[in-house]
Amino acid sequence: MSGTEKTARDAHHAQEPVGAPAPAGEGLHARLLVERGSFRLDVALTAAPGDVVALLGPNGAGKTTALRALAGLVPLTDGHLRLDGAELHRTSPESRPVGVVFQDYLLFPHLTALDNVAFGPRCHGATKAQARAEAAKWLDRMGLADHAGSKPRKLSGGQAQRVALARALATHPRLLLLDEPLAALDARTRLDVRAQLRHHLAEFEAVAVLVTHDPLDAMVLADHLVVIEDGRIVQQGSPAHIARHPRTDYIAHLVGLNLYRGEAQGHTVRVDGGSGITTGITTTEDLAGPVFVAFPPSAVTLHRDRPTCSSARNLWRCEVAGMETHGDQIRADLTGGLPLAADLTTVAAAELGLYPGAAVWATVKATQTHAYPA
Ligand SMILES: Nc1ncnc2c1ncn2[C@@H]1O[C@H](COP(=O)(O)OP(=O)(O)OP(=O)(O)O)[C@@H](O)[C@H]1O
Repeated sequence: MSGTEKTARDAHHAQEPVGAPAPAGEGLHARLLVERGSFRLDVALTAAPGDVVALLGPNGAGKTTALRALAGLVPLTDGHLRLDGAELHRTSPESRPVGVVFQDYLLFPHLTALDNVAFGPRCHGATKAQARAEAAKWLDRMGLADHAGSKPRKLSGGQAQRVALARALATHPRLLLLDEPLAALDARTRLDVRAQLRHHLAEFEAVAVLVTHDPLDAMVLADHLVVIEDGRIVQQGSPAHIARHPRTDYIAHLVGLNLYRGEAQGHTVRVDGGSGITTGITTTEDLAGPVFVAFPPSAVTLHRDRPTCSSARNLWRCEVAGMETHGDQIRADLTGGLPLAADLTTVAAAELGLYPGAAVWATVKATQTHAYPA
């Protein structure tokens, strides 16, 4: 898929939060219903060829279960799984046109990189010579031709990840599944490998589904995010749309926003400020009915004394509940008039003499808030 097509689709997704409709018969059409003890997964996924879908969610949300159900490693309790018009859930896992890259790559330690990659085509019926020729081609594409004879223990984390990806792609899958593809890498390697993986996924012509905890991986690698909490989809759409319009606390926290749900009347949104006390947030949007209001912690200004000449329309009396370093900033968690997170520099925190329990006034300009229908 070309960059232009992806950009055009991003723009489309930004306006269309329920994205990724796949043309009938093509791509992935799945409704995954899986019961595992008391846990129940129920998610519907559709993706067109060329789409990269990221399943994002907290621990235990069901992401891996969904991926394993797509791979055929966990049976569906109910639902369906169609890929390019074929019913996959009636096909054994090994004969599905599905490639899987596991979190720890699962490379065979006694085989060379070439034979690890050749293993994929071999399992799909290629002769040894055909499989090795195919493997050599893929290693070359991954920039690993010089490492064809290396055993996995001689490979760096990033190289091992590419061998695992080459092994999955060498079978020409119509569905590529990646389970936390960057989780095993250190922060520095991760940056490079993320960029390479993005490149390979952009060239991949079938459907790719990846599971990640990391919002940055999801935002960089995927065209379409599916956020799963407690076995259900709570939100889906383009990364840009979700970052700007979070609909749950988990997503708001991921993208670093304060998020409130309330009732709009013109430029005022009435929200629960905690302990059942209602407070108003002034916004620039003129809305009516149930809405979300979001603003970043950097939009909050803190004062020890009630400000008398602030132009900010929003003012709350709060108390510092906790403080922690956040990058090169201090993030203060506040309770009181409105529970919120505020970012400030270390110098500002020292000048304000902040400490847990300190009373502060928090101001937020209406122009820094963003309200949207719930
Ligand atoms: N083999 C199993 N038998 C029964 N329940 C299971 C099994 N594996 C996972 N579960 C349960 O299924 C639920 C979803 O787990 P899953 O691993 O799919 O979540 P996840 O979103 O991938 O979490 P994580 O990010 O921690 O890997 C959890 O409640 C888990 O306890």
